[in-house]
Amino acid sequence: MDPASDTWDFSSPLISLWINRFYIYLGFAFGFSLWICFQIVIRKQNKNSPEKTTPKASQNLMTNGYISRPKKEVFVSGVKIFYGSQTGTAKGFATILAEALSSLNLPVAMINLKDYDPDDRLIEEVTSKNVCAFLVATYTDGQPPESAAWFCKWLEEAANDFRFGKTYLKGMRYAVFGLGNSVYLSHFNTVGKNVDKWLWMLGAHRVMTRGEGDGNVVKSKHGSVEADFTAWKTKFISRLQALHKGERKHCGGNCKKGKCESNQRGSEVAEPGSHVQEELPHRDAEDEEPFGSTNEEESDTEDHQSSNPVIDVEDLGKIMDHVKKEKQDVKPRRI
Ligand SMILES: Cc1cc2nc3c(=O)[nH]c(=O)nc-3n(C[C@H](O)[C@H](O)[C@H](O)COP(=O)(O)O)c2cc1C
Repeated sequence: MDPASDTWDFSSPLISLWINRFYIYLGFAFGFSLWICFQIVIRKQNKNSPEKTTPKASQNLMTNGYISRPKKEVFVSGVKIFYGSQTGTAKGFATILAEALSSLNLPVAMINLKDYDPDDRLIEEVTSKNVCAFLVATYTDGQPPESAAWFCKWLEEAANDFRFGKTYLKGMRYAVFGLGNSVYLSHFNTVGKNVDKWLWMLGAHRVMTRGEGDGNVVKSKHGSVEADFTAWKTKFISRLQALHKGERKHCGGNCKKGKCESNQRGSEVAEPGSHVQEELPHRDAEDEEPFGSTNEEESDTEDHQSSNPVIDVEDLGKIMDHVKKEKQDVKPRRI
């Protein structure tokens, strides 16, 4: 055997590669253009795919090729019934209300204010989508029952503390029923009034006017504190049902200062031509008046800021403009 034939000669394939280099370049160029064409086709296909052409709203309806129902929006996630009671009447009313609400298929919690620390917990209600009902009695000199003393003290301090501000409880929804007796004249239902006022001052949204239970059968609007409560409860339940359905409330076109937003928002729910007010984010008629005390009548629409002693700088500017304009109108004109 020739030993020379056993050894590899690397030079000959390299030389042949060099000679055929143009064919190699051509092969690469062909492969590259094939790859580009392939990419273009893929991109075109993606553009035409149903995912891109289907509107987002319809896409949300489709899951794995099946049409699914749109996610149901939750307007009310539950009801919390807070009570402040000494001799048990408010607690009894809380139980009655909880039982009456069982038909609404909503989680209902009864909370003794004695066991509740507003410092830790009240802020939860800003985002909870709960509706909070407060049933609170008034005692000697307009004081709360012992069980609600800390809650009321905290709430009063927070409402008057600028660090909390007037939006601290923005998003929380509430209604108050106060228990009292009108024989106590100036202290009649003070605690109910105050709780309602302080929550309002902290920016919480009053879903209905405060109820006043009067143990004085001569003066009680419905004849007794029980009857007052029954009337309030009926109204509260129907209000809750409406909120639960996400219904908007008719403002009757009485919105002051042209602030009615019913024409501007939410046409998807509002019936055509109806004059309605958005329920959740802004303050409605019941919400407007800070110290309103009515049993049945709806309080008139009054702007939150107008009844608030603190005026925004922006509003101050508007007021000044208005005053200037009025002064100019009053000035005697030279003839
Ligand atoms: C000693 C005493 C003092 C009261 N002081 C007031 C008062 O100042 N203002 C008021 O509106 N009601 C007052 N009431 C009436 C209670 O608020 C009323 O009876 C209420 O229904 C009691 O609720 P409760 O059983 O849940 O504690 C007083 C009642 C008692 C027994």
